[in-house]
Amino acid sequence: MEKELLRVENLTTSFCIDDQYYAAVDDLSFAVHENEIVAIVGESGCGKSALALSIMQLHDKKRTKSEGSIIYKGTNLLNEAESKLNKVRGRHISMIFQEPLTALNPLMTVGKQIEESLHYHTDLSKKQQKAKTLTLLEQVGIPYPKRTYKQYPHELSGGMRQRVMIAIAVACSPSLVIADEPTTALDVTIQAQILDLLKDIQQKTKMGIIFITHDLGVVAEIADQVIVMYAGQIVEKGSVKTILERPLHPYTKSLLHSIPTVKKEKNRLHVIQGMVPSIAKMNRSGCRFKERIPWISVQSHAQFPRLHEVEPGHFVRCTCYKQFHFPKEGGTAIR
Ligand SMILES: Nc1ncnc2c1ncn2[C@@H]1O[C@H](COP(=O)(O)OP(=O)(O)OP(=O)(O)O)[C@@H](O)[C@H]1O
Repeated sequence: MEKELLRVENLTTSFCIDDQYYAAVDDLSFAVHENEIVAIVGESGCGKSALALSIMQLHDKKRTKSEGSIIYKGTNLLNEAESKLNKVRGRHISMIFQEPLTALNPLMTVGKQIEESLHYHTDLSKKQQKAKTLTLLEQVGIPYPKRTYKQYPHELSGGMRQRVMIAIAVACSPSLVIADEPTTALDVTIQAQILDLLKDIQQKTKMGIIFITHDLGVVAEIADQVIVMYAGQIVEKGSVKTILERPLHPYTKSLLHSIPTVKKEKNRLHVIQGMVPSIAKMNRSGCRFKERIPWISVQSHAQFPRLHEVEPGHFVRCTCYKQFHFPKEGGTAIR
């Protein structure tokens, strides 16, 4: 087993809405090891980004509360002062955002933005920073590093901008990278190139990656471990093979059922009814997914489902997974 990099224990992050706190991340526990890619999967609003920003401690502290622990190298990041966190962010744990155009500074050249991180976190001289920046640009597949060094983000294509974001994220050789939907805004061929690039860097550096996505195709491509989130909770977790080949939670099964395949397109696709509930309106008693599988009897959802291990390394939060079935075609869940 590789060395553990990060351990999240009973993490709950709540946001203040109209003077009341509501949990968007609800009692989450998991670990990331060296050389491991952990995918966090779920629909929009499940709490994936809230989790990522909690690990980075980037939430507005006046309106956000995080409880539990986020253990990195033996210390709980939740107890660390901002000055210490600034030394961890970018140097030890870094982040790649979905939209590089909003994450990058539009007024600063690409080269200066990479050098800024090297300047803050390393003792390299100006000359060394420039040399390292050009090497990084080359490593992330920028065809003309010297030219791109002097360009502004808006002068680059979406794929090139994402490569620059990756160069910034890996500039100081972090041990952990959190990638929040890094390929969602890109077209499929560029998506595949960016995934290859991330995997390539990860294999060379042995860094751990938390990869946030709603796309199970991407999960199959990149992940070692998969965490499926629904309404702030982990509903299933296990190895990528287990989750894709032997999913048990009705939500995981529904996500997999809604992926188009040539065979399925002849029939109609499964549509998961309704939406992820908002944190302020969520019914937190019992199973949170019950409203979206109305054909399953209410008695099956009566107990509060706890995340339990059903086989080594495979955890499920459901009391009715053994009886779960999809309605026949034309039933309530098929549109
Ligand atoms: N700063 C905030 N204040 C109040 N509520 C928030 C805040 N940030 C997120 N939320 C709420 O927390 C829940 C989880 O949001 P989050 O952005 O983490 O979901 P997500 O799974 O990352 O979705 P997406 O894929 O669309 O980014 C949502 O109900 C969202 O409205």
